[in-house]
Amino acid sequence: MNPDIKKEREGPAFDVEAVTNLLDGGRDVTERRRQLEALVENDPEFLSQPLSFLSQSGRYDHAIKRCARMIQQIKKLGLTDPKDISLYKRAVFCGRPCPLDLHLGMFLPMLLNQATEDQLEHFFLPAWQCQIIGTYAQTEMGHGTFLRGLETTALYDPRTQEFVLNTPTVTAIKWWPGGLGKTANHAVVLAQLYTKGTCQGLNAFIVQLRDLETHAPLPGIIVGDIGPKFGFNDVDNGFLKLENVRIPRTNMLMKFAKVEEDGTYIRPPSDKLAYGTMVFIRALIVSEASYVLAKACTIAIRYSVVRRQSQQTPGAPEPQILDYQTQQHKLLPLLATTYAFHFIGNYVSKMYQNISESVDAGNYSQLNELHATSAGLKAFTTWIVVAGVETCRMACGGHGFSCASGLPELYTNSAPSCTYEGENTVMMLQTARYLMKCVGLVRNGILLEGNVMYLNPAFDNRPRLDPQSVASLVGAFCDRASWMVTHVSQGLQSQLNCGKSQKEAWNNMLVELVRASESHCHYVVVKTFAEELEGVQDSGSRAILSSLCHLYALHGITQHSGDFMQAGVLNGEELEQVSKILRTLLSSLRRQAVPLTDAFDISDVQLSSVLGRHDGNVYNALYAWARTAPLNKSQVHESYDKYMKPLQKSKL
Ligand SMILES: CCCCCCC/C=C/C(=O)SCCNC(=O)CCNC(=O)[C@H](O)C(C)(C)COP(=O)(O)OP(=O)(O)OC[C@H]1O[C@@H](n2cnc3c(N)ncnc32)[C@H](O)[C@@H]1OP(=O)(O)O
Ligand SMILES: Cc1cc2nc3c(=O)[nH]c(=O)nc-3n(C[C@H](O)[C@H](O)[C@H](O)COP(=O)(O)OP(=O)(O)OC[C@H]3O[C@@H](n4cnc5c(N)ncnc54)[C@H](O)[C@@H]3O)c2cc1C
Repeated sequence: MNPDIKKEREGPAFDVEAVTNLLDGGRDVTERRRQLEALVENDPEFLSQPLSFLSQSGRYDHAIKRCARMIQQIKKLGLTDPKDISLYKRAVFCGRPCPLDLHLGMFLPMLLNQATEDQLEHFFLPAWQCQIIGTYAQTEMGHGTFLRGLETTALYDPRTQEFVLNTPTVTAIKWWPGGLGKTANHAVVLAQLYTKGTCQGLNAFIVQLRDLETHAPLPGIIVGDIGPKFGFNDVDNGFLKLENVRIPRTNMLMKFAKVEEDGTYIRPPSDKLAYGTMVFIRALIVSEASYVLAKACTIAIRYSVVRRQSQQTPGAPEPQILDYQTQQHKLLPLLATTYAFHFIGNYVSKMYQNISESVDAGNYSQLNELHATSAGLKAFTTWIVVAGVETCRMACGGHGFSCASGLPELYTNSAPSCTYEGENTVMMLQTARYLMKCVGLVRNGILLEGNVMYLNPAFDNRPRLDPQSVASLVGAFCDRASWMVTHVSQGLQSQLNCGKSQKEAWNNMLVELVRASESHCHYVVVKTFAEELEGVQDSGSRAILSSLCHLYALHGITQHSGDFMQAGVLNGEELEQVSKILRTLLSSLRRQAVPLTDAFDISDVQLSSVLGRHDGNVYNALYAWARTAPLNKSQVHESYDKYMKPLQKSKL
């Protein structure tokens, strides 16, 4: 083991295993996770060369091979608990996307959430057994955000009791669905339903795309891969053109909305129920966000204690780069953010579970709050995680730019999370819409509960900020959110008072509306982090997590100091005090950085990074990695004889 990283692990101020157990949700969960990871890491069928050495086709082939092996093993091991399956899948793909993500993550949940009993009977088992492999085909070339603008049509023909599906224009072509290009043989297609001459809006239809024996596209189905992307190239994101494709009436998912045999349309209790699976995935994205940032922080922090660079004192050894305050300022707040996002991920998962149970019981009253919260936190966490991965990459200097670091791959695979499942700006504006409605309720004398209580009148007037107190810092984030949400609603009102239409006023305030939503989400994250600490039994874990919560809050204030000063929450002198305490915390947490990343318990296989190796032996591993790179298969590349040699001989 590299002596520097060995020293970093001597005498942590807390019990690393206890924090690992806490992050996992208990010692038994840690044991189970490690057991499942070992099954993968000891399975020779899952051994592979570095993915960055493969072509797009090679990567897809590699991914499909792992999918097939994973499904076989899940059956053979008798894994039925969704948590086990999720942990096993994460171990197989090391957190990378895979061609079956949409089948497992959206197609199956659509069946479970939107299919009738008969439809479940017909489709679910074959889909669970992967005879049917599905995707979620909603986005079109011309529309991803504006769902009511989708152009694909499903015309009901009562004579044959079938729907006829078409993508009538080039912009109607389904574009992006994961697994659509080469993997899926079915899709849930979102289309505008027409029956009895009336458009009844978006509904979900199960469409078979390919022959179950030959996998060839069926008549009227033109399908393929959309080509290489910025990343995410293990997945065959595809396109789908539909030309008069006929499906039985019973292929429309009819748990909520219905089309009767004569074409009569029965409206659903809420037209947003059809959007339910997107909310599920947004909540899942929030719960996954922390894992991405945990990997990036582990790589960058481990590398930062083995990398020595420059000379502070002539003749003295070069310092570890984590000793530089700037390196600590880049990485330690991100480490604190990783822990903060772990807890907010748990929070959103619980919220989704509770409200879904209410919806199943026919109570739709909290759908809006779940949508607003999951949409806002999905945007808030993914924006910060993706930017954080890039900060970690840059903090590793030149080797951070090498695929050997694992950071470019982590960035390009996580970057689309800011776009898919609801483009982040649009999601923040959905949260803003909810917050503005809450302000309206308060104006009508209604008292609010939960995370928006700060909008109630005379929400307690707080003493001046005490930057040493986490509770006081949470209060500061609360006051910032209250001021920003109230301020933007006043801005909207003044636009209306000047005669602007609702649409114009709204558009003129979009930037402020997004900022207000971000401040609301930031408050919810800080508040949740602080509340979670109260439940931590182990005193050492509670102490270190409190320091991380303190750092997260202080850093948030310094990063958004303008908001806090505009809101009157703190003044220049108090801001200086906050920065001073932050710097002190950076220095004290520096010694705990490696143990705090070890607590994530991410194996070298999962991490897929030469720079983030647990043993810190980076340089020999980097040299060995480069020696096996494809371009080094021959000492003289074939292009030399083809092009350079003739050029050199040509005596120009
Ligand atoms: C770890 C997982 C790996 C995943 C791999 C990647 C998989 C990626 C898959 C995809 O990308 S699937 C496609 C995702 N696409 C989207 O998310 C589309 C985003 N757009 C929308 O959701 C909607 O268009 C919109 C922006 C919400 C607007 O919808 P609409 O125009 O119908 O509504 P409005 O007129 O704006 O009214 C809003 C109204 O409706 C309520 N509402 C909107 N959505 C929901 C919802 N999902 N659930 C509940 N309620 C919803 C909203 O609160 C407003 O209510 P009121 O204010 O009117 O009360
Ligand atoms: C890797 C990846 C995987 C995907 N997988 C799937 C999948 O499996 N199934 C599927 O159906 N789709 C999938 N998608 C598509 C994805 O859901 C859409 O790309 C996403 O919903 C954004 O829509 P868009 O691409 O039309 O962007 P647009 O909405 O065109 O966004 C472009 C810009 O316009 C702005 N904008 C748009 N509307 C508004 C507004 N009302 N107010 C303010 N600004 C606005 C946005 O903020 C953004 O800056 C995937 C996309 C990617 C990148």
